Formats: sequence, structure tokens, C-alpha cells
Amino acid sequence: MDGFIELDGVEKVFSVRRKTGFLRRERREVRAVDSLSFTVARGEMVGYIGPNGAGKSTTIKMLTGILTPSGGRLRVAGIDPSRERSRLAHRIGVVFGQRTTLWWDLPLIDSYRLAHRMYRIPDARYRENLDRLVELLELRTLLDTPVRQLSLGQRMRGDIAAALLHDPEVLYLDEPTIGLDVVSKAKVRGFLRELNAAQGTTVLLTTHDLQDIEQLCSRVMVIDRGRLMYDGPLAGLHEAGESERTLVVDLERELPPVEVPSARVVRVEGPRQWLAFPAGQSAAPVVARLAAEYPLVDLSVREPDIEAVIAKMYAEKAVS
Ligand SMILES: Nc1ncnc2c1ncn2[C@@H]1O[C@H](COP(=O)(O)OP(=O)(O)OP(=O)(O)O)[C@@H](O)[C@H]1O
Repeated sequence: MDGFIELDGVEKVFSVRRKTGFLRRERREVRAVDSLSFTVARGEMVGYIGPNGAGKSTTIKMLTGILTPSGGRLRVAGIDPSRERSRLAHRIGVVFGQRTTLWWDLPLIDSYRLAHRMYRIPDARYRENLDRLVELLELRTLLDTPVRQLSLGQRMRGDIAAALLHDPEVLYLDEPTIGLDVVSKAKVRGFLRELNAAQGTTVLLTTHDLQDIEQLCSRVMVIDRGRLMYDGPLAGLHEAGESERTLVVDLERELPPVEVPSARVVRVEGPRQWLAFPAGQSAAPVVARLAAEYPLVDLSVREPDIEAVIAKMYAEKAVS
């Protein structure tokens, strides 16, 4: 193994006690991560996806040293995370979309001052990093605002800055765009792309939004029931799952199902129709044809969700 992040046959088994009667308890084992092996090279930006309960958070927690693996070998920058958690902490940054690491009642800048001391960042470097991050993440006018008053998108940008003040070589992001509007998502994605390109930061990104992966990662790993199901480009995942995108079309009036090559109508509701077409294909020819031949009022494209792609992957495997 010669990656920056290395996992070899990693396992995590939780022992769960379940109530089965008034006084009876049953002990059950949950294998959250099962013989997981992969490597991520320095500077890579990799998507890590899978359905709920697949084992993504458990993997990230083992990579930060919060959880100790039940078996196998795991290294980040040559460090065994659970044995040398505080040494590793200086080299990694973590952002959880669902939970903030910022101090809720204090102005944003105070969380940064605390990180300055906690990570013992040299003064000049702290000032330089703070200045750069505040500029790139558009936080200048928010520094004196208590975190609880920030919008979700502002808070997320604040969290990302906090995770990067100490110049980590690797950044773990757990759902960084969850709940954000289109503009905020674009800002976060733009920043991450820039960070990876300019600083060479290694990024492991967990998300349920396939557009995050599409716009940021050349490689995606799919985990399900603790096992690695797929490791490769996103396009290959669409092929493996034969996934489809959906075009939602609003017509001027109710019409019979429209007829367009390489797309099929899957639902009709009054003047609105839903057309499915292969995810690997551009929507442009379908849209052009619709606009030319039908009284079009509005349309939008819906990406397949990860659960649907993975469900199809399973279905494919079952018949092949
Ligand atoms: N501390 C724990 N004790 C017992 N079981 C756990 C614990 N943490 C996770 N699990 C179980 O391990 C499995 C994997 O959970 P994990 O949180 O890693 O999934 P996930 O892929 O991150 O899911 P989500 O997308 O919902 O966050 C689940 O069955 C979960 O219930």
C-alpha cells in the first residue's frame, strides 16, 4: 500500500443490546464495516457514497481516530488514527454538515481564535490563513455575528474555514451541502474545487447529492452494508446501475404522452409530464426536440438519487 489514506481489510463490529422481553436482553453484533480495503493518493478528491446505514460515518470516524477498528489495518499519512489521534488531528480537517463545530452563542471569529490556540497555529500563519479563508468563503461581514444567527449556508462556510485554519493535508467532509440552496451549494463546491487544485488537499467527501460528486470528484467509491461495491469514475457507476435522469416538463395544456427519441414518459399529471432518459446522456437533444415540437412552458432535470442507482446495481447483479 502506498496511498495517503490506506485501509486493508478494515472491520468494525458493534455489539448492540436489544430488549427482547420485560427483563430479557439479547446481544447482537452489527458489522458496520466489513473487510474494507482502499487507498486514496495524496491530492485526490474522492466521493464516498452509499445508502443510509451503509457504514460511511463509521469509516470516517475510524479515519479520524474517534473509533478503533475491530480488525484490519488503517493508516492516514502513515499514522494509525486510533493510536495517535492527537498527532493526526494536526494533519486532518473534518466538517460534518449536520452538526457544527463552531461555538453556537459566540461570534464566528471567537471559534477561529479558539482553533488558533487549540492547534497551536503560529501567529503569522493563522493570520494569513484566516485572511485567505475569510476572503474565499465570503465571511468578512459575518465574523462578529453569533453562529446561531448565521444561515445554514453561511454556517457551513464558517465550519469549512474552521476545519482548514491549521492547513490540514486531508479534509473529510460529511454531507457538506445538505440542506443548502443552489447558490450556497455552488459556493461550497467552487471553494472545494479551488482548495483541491491550489493546495493539493486530499478530500474524502460523503454525500447523498450526486451533483456534488459529478462536479467535484473524478473517483467515487460506493459502500453498502459495510462493503465496497464500486470504485471508479461516476460515469461507470451510472453504467453499472443503468441509472436514469428525469426531465420534468410543463406543457401549456394537457396532452397525450409526448414522443421524443431516447426518452420515455413515465408519468403524466395534467399538463406536467415526467420523461426518463439515460443518466450518461446529455439532456440537450431531448430538450431541443421538446421545445421544437411541443408547447413548452417550463422544465427541470432531476438527478437520480444514490439509493436508486445502487438499487439498480443490485438488480443488475442479480440477473447477470
Ligand atoms: N455506535 C454504534 N453502535 C451500534 N451500532 C452502530 C453505531 N454506529 C453505527 N452503527 C450501525 O452501523 C451501521 C453503519 O452506520 P453508519 O452511521 O456508519 O452509516 P452511514 O453510511 O453513515 O449512514 P447515514 O447515511 O445514515 O449517515 C448501521 O447499521 C448503524 O446502525
